[in-house]
Amino acid sequence: MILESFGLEKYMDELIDSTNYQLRVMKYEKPKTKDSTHDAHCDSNMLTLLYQNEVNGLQIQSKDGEWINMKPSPNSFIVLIGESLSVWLNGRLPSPSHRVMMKGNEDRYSLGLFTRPRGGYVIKVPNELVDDNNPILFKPHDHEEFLKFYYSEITQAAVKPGGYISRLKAYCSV
Ligand SMILES: O=C(O)CCC(=O)C(=O)O
Ligand SMILES: [Fe+2]
Repeated sequence: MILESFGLEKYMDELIDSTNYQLRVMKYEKPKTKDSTHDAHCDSNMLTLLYQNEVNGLQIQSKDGEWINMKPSPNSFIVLIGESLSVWLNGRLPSPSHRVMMKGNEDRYSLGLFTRPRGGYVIKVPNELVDDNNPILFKPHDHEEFLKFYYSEITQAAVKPGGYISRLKAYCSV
């Protein structure tokens, strides 16, 4: 759907062939005293699909910085755009900052399917998205090399307490 909306269907096979999938089950314990908030972040992968039990908790940050509570119906998935996809789209779609805020008396479980680019595949903005009005914003890069940088001591130290910095965009900005 995203590729179609940009007229980039021809890249579909290439992207599917260069994708790895990770399925993760996450447990968020009910808060012991007052509300508990998990770190806000943007996912650095391509796409994240989330499914949760009946306990809400996911919040998405709007452009003006407001936190919006997600209340998905029980038969729906939440789809988040990751920074890799945002970079591949030359920033045409943003990757939302999100966090989990736990309230109440019940544990929350969520299931996440994370799609990420395979090591060795070079993420490069398609030529179709670059022109005089839309200069290229990101350099071609290999996601695995980025992850090495991401987990390096330098970048860990650069993460300000309570604040999120986009390490992928810092890594490959032109
Ligand atoms: O559990 C959720 O709803 C969000 C999980 C999440 O943001 C993540 O694992 O990156
Ligand atoms: Fe996330």
